Amino acid sequence: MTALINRFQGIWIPLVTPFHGQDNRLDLEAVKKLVIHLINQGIDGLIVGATTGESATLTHAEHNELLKVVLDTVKDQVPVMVGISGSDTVEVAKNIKHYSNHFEISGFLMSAPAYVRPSQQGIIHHFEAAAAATDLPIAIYNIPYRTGVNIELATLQHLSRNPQFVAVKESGNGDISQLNDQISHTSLNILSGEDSIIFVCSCLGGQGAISAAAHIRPDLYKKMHELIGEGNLVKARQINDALQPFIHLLFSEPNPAPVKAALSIMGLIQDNVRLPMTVASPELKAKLDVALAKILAFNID
Ligand SMILES: O=C(O)C1=N[C@H](C(=O)O)C[C@H](O)C1
Repeated sequence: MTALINRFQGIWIPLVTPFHGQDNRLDLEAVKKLVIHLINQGIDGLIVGATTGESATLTHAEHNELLKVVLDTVKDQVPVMVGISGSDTVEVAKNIKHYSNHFEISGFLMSAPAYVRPSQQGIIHHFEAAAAATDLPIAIYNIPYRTGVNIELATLQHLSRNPQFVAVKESGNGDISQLNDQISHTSLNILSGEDSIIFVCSCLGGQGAISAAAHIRPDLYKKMHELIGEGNLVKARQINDALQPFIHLLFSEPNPAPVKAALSIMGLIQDNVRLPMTVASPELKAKLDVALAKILAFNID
């Protein structure tokens, strides 16, 4: 477990799922191309089937197929975790067991049950049932604006007594004081899941980010995080200042449509999403086109 805690830091990418054709089939060639591109850019890890991967519209068979292709392409160069969401504890534990038994993965990124709004005690039982179904590490994903429930500090402290829980991906509505408490008062690695405050999270002592925006120039996010660790805030802020307008555009329409549009401008994937997601608007694509050229050309030495 210690090995993954050490590895579960830096800049991780919740991989978009490329689709193609009129019927939005999985585009496995684009998956390979994108994964190789991201590894060459120095990413620290990948999540398959997170929110950004449109896991809500992937079938179980597709999720398996996608994971297999990603693992075959990655060839152990970076750790790969599986995104797990779901509101039925028994079903979630079953899925965790399945992926643990059938794939050489490094662990799971698991969110609280969505829509049902359980108590904190219910959240604890949910995560404990998942942990009991595997020997692999689990990173806890707190994203109240999607799930409808916040995972409170005391709940994280309780879960952290089990060494299988190694990290938190915190997207708590940009609540800096909650983020600070998690960093200061838990033993878990805390990674930002809120792209606009990655700089802040690293400054507070967080261990990095799981970021959709970092599909584009992950090297800059990595450099920014490293510079903060070295205490070079002036240079880190120059990168943050360059990234902020682009991050703002990427979240001006529902994720992952904008980042998919940007990746398609780069020629890495087709600009396809599955309903109910819709592709980025023409107005946004025009803005992305300009901003992308700028961010691709940005250099810091
Ligand atoms: O899928 C993820 O992981 C992320 N999801 C967030 C979202 O729900 O939109 C954004 C974050 O960058 C990563």
